[in-house]
Amino acid sequence: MHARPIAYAARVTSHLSVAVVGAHGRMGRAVCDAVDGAPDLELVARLDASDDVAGLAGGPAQVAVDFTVPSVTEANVHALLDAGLHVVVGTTGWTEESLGRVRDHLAEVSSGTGGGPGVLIAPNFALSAVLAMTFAQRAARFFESAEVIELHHPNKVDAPSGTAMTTARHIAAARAEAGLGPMPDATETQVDGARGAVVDGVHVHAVRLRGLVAHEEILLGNPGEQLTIRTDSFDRSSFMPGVLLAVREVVRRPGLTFGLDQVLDLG
Ligand SMILES: NC(=O)C1=CN([C@@H]2O[C@H](COP(=O)(O)OP(=O)(O)OC[C@H]3O[C@@H](n4cnc5c(N)ncnc54)[C@H](OP(=O)(O)O)[C@@H]3O)[C@@H](O)[C@H]2O)C=CC1
Ligand SMILES: O=C(O)C1=N[C@H](C(=O)O)C[C@H](O)C1
Repeated sequence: MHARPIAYAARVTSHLSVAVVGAHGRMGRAVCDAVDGAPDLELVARLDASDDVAGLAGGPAQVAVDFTVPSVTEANVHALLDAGLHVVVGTTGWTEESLGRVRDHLAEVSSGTGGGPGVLIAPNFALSAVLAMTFAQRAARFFESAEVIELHHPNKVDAPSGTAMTTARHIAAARAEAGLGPMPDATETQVDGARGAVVDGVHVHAVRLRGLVAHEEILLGNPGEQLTIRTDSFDRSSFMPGVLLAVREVVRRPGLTFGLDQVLDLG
C-alpha cells in the first residue's frame, strides 16, 4: 500500500534512470544529490519506508540504489528484481545465505544467454575503505595477529559495520589459505565483550562516538613490529564516486557482484 504516490520526474531517455530507495536517509539524500548532479544519470524516483518498491515496475527507473536498513534490504532486492530493475546496494547486513538467495533469484530471471539484471552490493563505496580492505587481505598472511577496529557516528544502526565484517572475513580467508593457525591470545576476559566480537576468528571492535562518520583501523602484528592500515570517511561525499561508478557498471554486469573492488582495476 502506498502512503503517497511515487513521484516520477520526466525521463531523459539517453540517460540512465535511477530510483533511490531510502531517499530520505543520510546516505539516500547524498545519493539523490549525486545522481542529480551527474550529467549521464537521471533521478526518477525517491522512495522511503512508506513506499512499495514493487510500484517501480513498468516505470522509467532502470537502476535502483538501496540505502535502507539491514532488516529490509534483502526483501527490497528481490522485489526490485521482480520489478525488472538492476540494483545497487550499500545497506549492510548481508550474509552468505542472503547473498546466495539473491544469486538464485538472479539465475531464475537471467536471460540464459549471459544477459539479465545485475545486482552490485558493496559494504563500502569509499575508495580509501575499498583499498584498506584489499591491502589488509594481502597483508594478512604475513602477520601472527590481526584485529579490526571500526569507529562510527552514534546513530549507526548496526555493529560491527559491514565493512569490518567483510574485512575480518577477508583476513580470515587469507590466513586460512596461508595455513596460519589461531592468533596468539592468552587473555582471560573479566567483562563480557572486552575483546570485542569474533568474526571468523578475527576480533572486531566497534566504537560509537559523536563527531565520527565512518572509520576503520586494521592492526597487524608480528614480534617487534606492527602494520596499521587506516581509512577515514570524514564526509558522506567520500562514498559518492563509488556509488555512481556502481550505477554505471551494474547495467553491464549481469548476476551478483559483491564489493566495489570487483569493478576497480586493483591489479
Ligand atoms: N556501502 C556504503 O558505502 C555505506 C553503507 N551505509 C549503510 O547504508 C545503510 C543506511 O545508512 P544511513 O543512510 O546512514 O541510514 P539512515 O537511517 O539515515 O537511512 C535509512 C533510510 O531508509 C529508510 N527505510 C527504512 N525502511 C525502509 C524500507 N522498507 N523501504 C525504503 N526505505 C526504508 C529509512 O526511513 P525511516 O527513517 O522513515 O525508517 C531511512 O530514511 C546502513 O546499512 C549503513 O550501514 C552507510 C554509508 C556508506
Ligand atoms: O552506517 C554507516 O555510516 C556506514 N556503514 C557501512 C558499514 O557498516 O560498513 C559503510 C561505512 O562504514 C559507513
